[in-house]
Amino acid sequence: MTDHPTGATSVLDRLAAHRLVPVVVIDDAQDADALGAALVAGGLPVAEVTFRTPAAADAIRVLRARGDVLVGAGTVLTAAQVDQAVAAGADYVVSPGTSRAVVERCAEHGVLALPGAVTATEVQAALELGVTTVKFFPAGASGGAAAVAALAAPFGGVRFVPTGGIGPADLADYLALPAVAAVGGSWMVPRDLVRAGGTAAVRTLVADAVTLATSLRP
Ligand SMILES: O=C(O)C(=O)C[C@H](O)[C@H](O)COP(=O)(O)O
Repeated sequence: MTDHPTGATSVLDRLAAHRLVPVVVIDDAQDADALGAALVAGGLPVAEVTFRTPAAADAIRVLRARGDVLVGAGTVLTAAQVDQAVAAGADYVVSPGTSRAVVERCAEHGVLALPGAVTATEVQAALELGVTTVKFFPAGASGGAAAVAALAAPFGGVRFVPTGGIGPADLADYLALPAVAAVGGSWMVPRDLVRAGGTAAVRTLVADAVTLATSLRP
């Protein structure tokens, strides 16, 4: 399956082709279909649904059922949550840190794991688990794009998905780095807007982010 004009097919290639990952905190799974429609209409059929609310698994299920959104599970802290995320149809799993249990359970399921790492030690630990793309989280609080560039120097084979404390004004610095596969953020899909059914506003935020990211392509 591909959802990008580049024809990218692997989950990681699809994420890299879109260059943006909307990080979703959803309170009611009934909002998920309209959110999916807004993402697709905005030109960014990608969603990382965080396991920060009880609605996460059901929202992932709804988005997956659409068939037109690349759906990830975020804030996955345990192997049991990996099982829940995969059962709901998540295409990939994201966690704030690097957990052997989470990464290994993802491998058992055959789904992409994007564990969090912001130091050389954490990146090296992820590499030892067979991971070559990490979520650089919390990006804003950990030195931002300069820190990603510094890590990319010794870890030439690693790609990063900076997330956390990132807004539109930060995109240029991150997307200029070849080591950055994509940039994640909740600014595209604010929780209160999703909860209020503000899908038109979400569509505009998403479309603006896509326009900006596209303008920054090398
Ligand atoms: O634990 C996880 O995997 C997370 O859910 C972390 C989130 O991706 C960030 O907290 C999003 O950061 P903002 O874009 O600043 O809202």
